[in-house]
Amino acid sequence: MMDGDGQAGPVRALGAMSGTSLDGVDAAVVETDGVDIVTFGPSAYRGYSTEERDVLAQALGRWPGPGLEAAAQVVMRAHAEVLAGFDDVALVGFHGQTLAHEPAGRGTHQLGDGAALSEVLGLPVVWDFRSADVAAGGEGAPLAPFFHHACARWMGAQQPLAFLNLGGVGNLTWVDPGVDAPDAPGALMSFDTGPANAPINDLMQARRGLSHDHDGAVAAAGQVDADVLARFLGHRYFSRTPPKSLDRNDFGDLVGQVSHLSDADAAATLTAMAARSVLHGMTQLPTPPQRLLVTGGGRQNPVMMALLRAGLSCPVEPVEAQGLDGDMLEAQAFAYLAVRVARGLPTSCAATTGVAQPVSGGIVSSAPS
Ligand SMILES: Nc1ncnc2c1ncn2[C@@H]1O[C@H](COP(=O)(O)OP(=O)(O)OP(=O)(O)O)[C@@H](O)[C@H]1O
Ligand SMILES: CC(=O)N[C@H]1[C@@H]2OC[C@@H](O2)[C@@H](O)[C@@H]1O[C@H](C)C(=O)O
Repeated sequence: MMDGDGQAGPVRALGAMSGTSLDGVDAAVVETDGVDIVTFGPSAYRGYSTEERDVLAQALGRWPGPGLEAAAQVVMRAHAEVLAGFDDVALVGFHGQTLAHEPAGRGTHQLGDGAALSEVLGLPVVWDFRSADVAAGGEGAPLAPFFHHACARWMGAQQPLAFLNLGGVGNLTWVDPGVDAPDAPGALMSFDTGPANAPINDLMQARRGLSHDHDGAVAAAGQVDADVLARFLGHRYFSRTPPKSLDRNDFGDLVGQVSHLSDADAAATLTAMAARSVLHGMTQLPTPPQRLLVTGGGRQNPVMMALLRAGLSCPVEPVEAQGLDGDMLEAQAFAYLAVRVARGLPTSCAATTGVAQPVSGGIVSSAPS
């Protein structure tokens, strides 16, 4: 198809993300030509039930199978349900659920079958966004940075700024909006900072049967264990030069490392780990950004946000301060990236994933007409 979607101008693309925190599927529309954002469209969320989350949690790390059928059904059902509620879209960007991410080893795998989803929805679906980058020697993550570049330009930003995603894992993107193309030298730098919400969620699940530490209330009542934190900050990941990426559980059993602490002290310590990982990451950026824009669920955690603000001299704001939607930015990213893939435009480069040459990563599956 011409430009992958039959059109040369802007199209309405629908992106869907099932993130590492295993809370649910975010879906959102972006109108774009794959370069500029024209406008943001409607969005929806489909949470996983406790039973579904358990099925997914048991599948984490187990790729390649066997025994992934139940988890695949959860992913496909949730996506089919939420994506069926959108009209008037030209194509879908389907991230899937990361089960394993080991770029230097067994590769990267996002559970979900884009060809089957294309048949269900009757729309072209772009999927498997990360494998081509890994096959070409890149980290395969993060991939949102090319979208962050477009967001910075959509905002009209003039100075270098940074986006921080606080999902299950944290990732940081430094953007110079004055550089026209995302794959041009000096436009971007990105990498995963460290664990963010995933260990906190795991702790809350194990200790209290809760999905997360709502508003950081448990952490707020605790004290950080300085020894545990210092040991964490000695992890070799922090001395690696970016680009670099993480799987959800690459830091091992962090909940086990706080097993001797009270619920409050354990939550405070895991929250400090997330924040200190980011503060370390900020020292690895090319220049100090003018502001740090925070997206993902962690921006709703006042304890984490206070730790970031206390450690940085630039303003730290939720992306909403600049007119963006921090619950949907990743889903929007995969809508935007889907259009880029369909049009043969790169989605990663040396500065974002370490891949030698820019890569346009993703499979395009077209529904039978
Ligand atoms: N009010 C809140 N207080 C504390 N934490 C919150 C709050 N709201 C959301 N979170 C945290 O944010 C998480 C969801 O974040 P998000 O949806 O950005 O993650 P994700 O997309 O699954 O992850 P990733 O970006 O790693 O793929 C929740 O699981 C929870 O830990
Ligand atoms: C392998 C994988 O799924 N990585 C996710 C995860 O969640 C946050 C961080 O780790 C980031 O590297 C990435 O997601 C975002 C959307 C990205 O690719 O930019």
